[in-house]
Amino acid sequence: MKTSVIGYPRIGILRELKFASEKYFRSEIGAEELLQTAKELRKTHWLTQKNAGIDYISSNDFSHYDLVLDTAVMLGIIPKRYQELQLSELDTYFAMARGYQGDSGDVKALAMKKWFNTNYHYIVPEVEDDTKIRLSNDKLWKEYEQAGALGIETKPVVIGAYTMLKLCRYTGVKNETNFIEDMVAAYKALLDRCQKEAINWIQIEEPALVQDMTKEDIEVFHAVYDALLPYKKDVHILLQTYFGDVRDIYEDLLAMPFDGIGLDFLEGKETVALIEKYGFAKDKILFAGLVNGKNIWKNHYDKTLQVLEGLRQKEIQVVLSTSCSLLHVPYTLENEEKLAKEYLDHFAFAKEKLTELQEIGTLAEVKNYQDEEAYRKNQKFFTRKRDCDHDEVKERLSKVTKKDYVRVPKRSSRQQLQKEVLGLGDFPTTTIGSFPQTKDVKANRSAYRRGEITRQEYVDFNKKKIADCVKWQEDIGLDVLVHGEYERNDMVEYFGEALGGFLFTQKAWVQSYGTRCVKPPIIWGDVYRKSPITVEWSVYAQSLTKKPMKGMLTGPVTILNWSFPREDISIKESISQIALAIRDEVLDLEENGIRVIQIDEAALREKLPLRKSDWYREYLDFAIPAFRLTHSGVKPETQIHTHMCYSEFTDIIPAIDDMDADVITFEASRSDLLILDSLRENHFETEVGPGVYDIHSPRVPSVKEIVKAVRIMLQKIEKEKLWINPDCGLKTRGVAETDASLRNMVQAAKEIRS
Ligand SMILES: Nc1nc2c(c(=O)[nH]1)N[C@@H](CNc1ccc(C(=O)N[C@@H](CCC(=O)N[C@@H](CCC(=O)N[C@@H](CCC(=O)O)C(=O)O)C(=O)O)C(=O)O)cc1)CN2
Ligand code: MET
Ligand SMILES: [Zn+2]
Repeated sequence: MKTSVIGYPRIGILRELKFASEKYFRSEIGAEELLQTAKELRKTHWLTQKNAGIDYISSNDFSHYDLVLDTAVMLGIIPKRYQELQLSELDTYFAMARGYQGDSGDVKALAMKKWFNTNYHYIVPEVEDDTKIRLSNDKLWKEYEQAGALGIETKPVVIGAYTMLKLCRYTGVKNETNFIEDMVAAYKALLDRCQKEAINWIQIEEPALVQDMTKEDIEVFHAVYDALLPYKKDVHILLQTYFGDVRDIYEDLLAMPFDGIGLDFLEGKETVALIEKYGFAKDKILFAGLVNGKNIWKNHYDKTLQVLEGLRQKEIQVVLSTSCSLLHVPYTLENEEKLAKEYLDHFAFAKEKLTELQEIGTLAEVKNYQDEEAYRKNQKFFTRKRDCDHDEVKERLSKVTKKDYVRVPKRSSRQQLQKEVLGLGDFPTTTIGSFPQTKDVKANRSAYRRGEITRQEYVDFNKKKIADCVKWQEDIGLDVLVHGEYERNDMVEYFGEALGGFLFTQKAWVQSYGTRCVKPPIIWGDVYRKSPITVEWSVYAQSLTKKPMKGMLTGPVTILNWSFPREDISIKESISQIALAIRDEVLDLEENGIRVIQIDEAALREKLPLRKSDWYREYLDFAIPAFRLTHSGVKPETQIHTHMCYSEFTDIIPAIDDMDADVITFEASRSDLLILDSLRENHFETEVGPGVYDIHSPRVPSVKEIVKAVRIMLQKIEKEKLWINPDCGLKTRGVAETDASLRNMVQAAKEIRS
């Protein structure tokens, strides 16, 4: 059976692309050196796949920042303000991704959004009324040729017209339907060029098909492909979907002249049922996404082979594929020197998944595959007992009652009390938690990790940073202070390292956006708190000031969503276990004199199921109670904050209010004033701090700008309920811009008060 990979990671096993790009941004290397690094990475990635025996290897899955941005640039979707900078092609591209401030001008970056239900972010293309969509560069063919020169025939990948039309932001009066025609013409030109280059297969990715589709959406899809498909000649088109099933358009797809259709059998809950019900097309190849592109557990060959056997009985032509791009998993287990073999045996990262594809593909063609060595070896890992139980957690969870999910007294009676006890006036100012993770902070941690300094030295350094940070905030005049999170590598990995039941890795980086990566910890077993985690830091920070010091925790939903979850128990059960551990930490902070505690649920909105029908039953019905479980035990006067960096929750406002936090801070960038309207309409009770400036950019907001933003907020939010804060943590920012921005923010708050 042939095998296919949708896409491969690109940041580099040792994050070579990240470091080269950041050097380029600091002008420490030139474009040539950066491009050379990129070229070598592509070569390595293709050869790795080739050597693993993969048949359909992607090209053009490489990106210097993001594939949606690449596709936008390919289609000529470059807003005028970036063209006017008159920079090189590469620098125009980076200006769109990161903003530009320099000799040629001053422009903000394009918006960044979550890529479906992942922790990867894409750049939102902006289409202006006079944008001329047309094929505008040849990156796709250059990369195809580079692979060709290495003797590798690849399938170039490109994001499809339908998904692009859905993801673009339209800044004028026109909307997606006004651009269908130009879009089709551009993709025709693309097919034309593929034809000229005698490209055999092209992978057109349409993940937007796995979301709920309206009648109008279906019409847009048809308008695009009914025009495009008759135009194709020899080049084969693989219509690739992922992250769910295509229930709203499956029958249509079968009837359309695609040569291959890629379906996700893992997140696509209904994929198998759709095939059962409607069959598959005799003239098409099914690219069956059965090797998980998102999680890191070994594939259970037996299960996969049974699905393949079912497809074989239906006489469907099958290519075995990953369920989505491998971008979302780390490169390889080979560099994990600290995890015992007993653990590593259970995992497969990107490179190991290539072996899985190859082995399963081979087994699928053997009649008695149960007798094969590869099968038997794999079966062993799924029959032997993993050492992952912690019975006390299970027992404790079984004793949780309804009452444990309810905080008393009700919020409306807590809010006034808290104001008095904490001595807060109107428009309190605060920050989201982290302060700049400067070089010295990372170097200190790195030295400690390498054993070059003692634990005491590590702690002393961080305490000094905390003391400086407290002084800094008092000097700026903020009302509710934070300790700065200097002791944390990442808000999730840090808790993963501290909690029982988690494993963590050394080099298992996954790209989150641009050059930024995370190392998601792995949930191996039942989760429990071994001992207090943050108390020492928070208590120390509080001892330095009379102002309230916010304790800072990550919530259970976010810890789970930004980790690699177990597959042997439900998400609900894992989240509940984590909630109990965080609950203990909350109560310990309170017991030790911390009066304000923030429990971040940055990823709550991100993992909201892609289909509305699943929102409550499969997610909110347990995610929201899990959050309540973390804080229901505190005293009425203890103020609970939460934070979400992605505020597109207009549709689930009652659920957010139901978390029963006292205060929520969130991102409220330019276009999000819509959320303020919905807050009002839904009688949102939680106090709110919609971010008054964007922390993803080094730009310093002026006092005037912030005052203006707050005034707009005041039209929608009662003044007793409004907090003033940036829209997310400051860890990626520099010291100088942080200082200037926060001083302007505090000044703006003063002006608003008077
Ligand atoms: N998990 C998670 N997801 C999230 C966010 C988040 O904060 N966490 N925020 C949103 C945006 N996403 C983000 C993702 C990553 C970063 C980020 O800053 N990542 C850092 C890495 C952070 C980290 O883990 N740092 C480690 C390792 C640092 C490092 O590279 N050390 C060097 C040595 C450095 C030295 O000696 O000076 C090494 O190990 O080789 C640490 O501080 O300990 C980066 O890519 O640069 C920011 C935002 C949404 N998703
Ligand atoms: N407390 C965290 C911080 O300030 C919340 C970040 S949300 C990605 O960094
Ligand atoms: Zn945030």
